Amino acid sequence: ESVGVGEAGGSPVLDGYRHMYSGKVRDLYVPIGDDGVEADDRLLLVASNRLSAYDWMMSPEIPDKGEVLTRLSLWWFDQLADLVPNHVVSTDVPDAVAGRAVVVRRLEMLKVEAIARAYLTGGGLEEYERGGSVSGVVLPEGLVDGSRLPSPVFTPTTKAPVGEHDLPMAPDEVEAELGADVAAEVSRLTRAILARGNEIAGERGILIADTKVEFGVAPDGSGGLVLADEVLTPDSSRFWPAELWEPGHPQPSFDKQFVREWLTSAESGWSRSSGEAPPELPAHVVEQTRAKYVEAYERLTGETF
Ligand SMILES: CCOC(=O)Cn1cc(-c2ncnc(N)c2C#N)cn1
Repeated sequence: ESVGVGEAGGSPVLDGYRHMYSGKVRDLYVPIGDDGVEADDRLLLVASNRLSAYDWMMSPEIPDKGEVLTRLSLWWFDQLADLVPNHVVSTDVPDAVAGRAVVVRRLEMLKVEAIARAYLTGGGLEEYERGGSVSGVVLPEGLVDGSRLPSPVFTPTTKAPVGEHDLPMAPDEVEAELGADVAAEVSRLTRAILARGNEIAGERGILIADTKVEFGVAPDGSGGLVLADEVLTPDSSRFWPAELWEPGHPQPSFDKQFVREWLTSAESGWSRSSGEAPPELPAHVVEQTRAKYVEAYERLTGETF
């Protein structure tokens, strides 16, 4: 199988697949049949070992990160199968991406980032501090960074073009984009997915503060919403260690705290405000970070990585 990796850490060249799209940490490919014809009903979703923090791509990569998060996402799709169908077709993937790639059903993706928040932080907290509500939902007074919300709140955003920031969508904008019924169903499902995620994760010492999921529909319009992309991973969600939860200040990240603390320490010689790319992560930070991804997987699934 002729396989090479493009520029170091880039997207691998996969024999029998055409590279279609690169996200920060994942890539999409189109399968090409033996007759040279591209499949129109399937895609290959590949998770890299790249880590993004502070809006920068870290170097070096985190060994096994792609495989750990792919297996975690597959496990969540299974846990959620009673709630919503998903796009997973098979894990019969090229050797070069074994364990970190999934063949998925090709869908028409909704143009809404379906985000739900169970705890208030980041952009949601900033919006709340400005006006006491988030995405049109009035919240109790006196909430602070890390406060648990009475129940998960749907806080959708646009899918901004590469390099631009996703923008909050008001309920009427979501309805204009999706129609009232689909908008209501996307909101219901996104909140139910996060609630289920926290029921399971909470028993294993992990709080999922918020999550982004993506839905699609079958191209022929048959059937309803299908859960796509990845689900309830530390890349699509904020994972917090439950035992350190303390509202009133930024919570430590379950998986990115070692990277953040090293990058903001004097030892790194980097300052976020410099606008310069951060330095290479030292080996101990890479290994500690890998261990946190493995720990999250093993705690949640009960399986050994
Ligand atoms: C680089 C990874 O891709 C994305 O980040 C977002 N994205 C998903 C699709 C998609 N398109 C059709 N069918 C699907 N099943 C999917 C999925 N998942 C396109 N971009």
